[in-house]
Amino acid sequence: MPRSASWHTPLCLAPPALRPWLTERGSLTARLMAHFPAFSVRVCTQASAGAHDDERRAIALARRKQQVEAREVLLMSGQTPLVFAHSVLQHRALRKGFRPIGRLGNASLGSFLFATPTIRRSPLAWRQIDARHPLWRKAAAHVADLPARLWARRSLFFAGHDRLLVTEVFLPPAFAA
Ligand SMILES: C=C(O[C@@H]1C=C(C(=O)O)C=C[C@H]1O)C(=O)O
Repeated sequence: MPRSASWHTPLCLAPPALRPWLTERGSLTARLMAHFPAFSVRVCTQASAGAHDDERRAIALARRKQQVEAREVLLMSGQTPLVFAHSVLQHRALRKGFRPIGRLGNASLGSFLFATPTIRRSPLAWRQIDARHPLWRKAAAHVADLPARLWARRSLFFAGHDRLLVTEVFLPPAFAA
């Protein structure tokens, strides 16, 4: 079974209060800003890194060891973290279709993605993650007292043949998980 199979958890298993967030196909940033007036993007890292096991196929990495560009941010309401977002793309995609990501800084990725009409989004996929998953551990490095299981969603953005995989992990207490 491919590792990405675990990203096909049925949405009906998610808490009802979380479902509108998990299914938002427009900008999550825009939806969060509408609900949390003190919204901000806090960049944790943006650098060359290894891809996770469940990411390589999605971004069509040819080699297991091939490095990717990884951007990790906390979407915040004041001092409260709401979402841990992890985005990966091949370096060649960063030089081509997704070039503006190289100079985003604290601007939201959504502000670029949803302002670019030629960029297309795949369907969303969902799963719960726990401490066995690298994203749970990465979120835990930035956020204290995480519960054992967190809901996450992911989807691909396409700029021509270039791909960007965005995964968003929803953090309590802002979201019941
Ligand atoms: C994809 C979006 O961008 C959000 C902002 C991100 C960032 O700045 O790195 C990353 C993922 C998203 O949570 C969105 O707003 O929907």
